[in-house]
Amino acid sequence: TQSTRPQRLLGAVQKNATRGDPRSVVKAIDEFCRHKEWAMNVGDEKGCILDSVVSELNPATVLELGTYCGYSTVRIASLLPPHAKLITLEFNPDYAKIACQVIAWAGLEDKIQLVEGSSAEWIPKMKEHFGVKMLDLVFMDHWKDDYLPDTKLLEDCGLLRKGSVLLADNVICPGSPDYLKYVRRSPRYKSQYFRSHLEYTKAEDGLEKSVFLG
Ligand SMILES: COCc1ccccc1-c1cc(O)c2[nH]cnc(=O)c2c1
Ligand SMILES: [Mg+2]
Repeated sequence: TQSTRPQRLLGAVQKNATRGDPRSVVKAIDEFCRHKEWAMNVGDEKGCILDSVVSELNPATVLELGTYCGYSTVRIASLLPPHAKLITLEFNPDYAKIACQVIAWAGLEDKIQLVEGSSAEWIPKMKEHFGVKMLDLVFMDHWKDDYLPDTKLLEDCGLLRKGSVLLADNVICPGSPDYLKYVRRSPRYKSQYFRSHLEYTKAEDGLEKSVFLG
């Protein structure tokens, strides 16, 4: 039977990356996607912007919406302080199965909690089910139409505090215009656009960083 693209991406990690070395996992995926098959990881260019936001924030609790194959999950978790936690939600079971193995190859299982299900279902359960008090960083990289409703859900569930950061991928391509309008107009956010390119291409894309003001 035919393999899927995520399965081939995992194969590239297992072939070319060193077990327990997150940076080699990131590099193996970027090489695979640049030279073999494009895949919708945040990628190396936007990944550097992600790294700088994470490093500057030094977050204790991170929520990632949209795991896919675990590229950004590994990228973020490799930068977290010792007792910090990253919870990542993935709706697609096939993606979740691959991401779990990529995370294991990187040796980051202890920092990452991978949950299979929808953000709408799991955001309201963050506190009771994961013992999360507040989120320091939310990396939004799931489905563009869910960015705005999920942001409002995070607010309504009391998961954002003064200084919490929302970092959204693909605000230009595929684009999330309603989300951009909301965070840029709302007096409750200080928003900033980091111009970049769609992963592994020359097309414009970027990350929007929005600090919740409380
Ligand atoms: C399935 O579309 C793939 C695609 C095709 C053309 C342009 C952009 C994208 C794209 C790029 C991304 O970084 C993405 N990140 C998260 N969820 C996405 O659906 C997503 C889509
Ligand atoms: Mg993306």
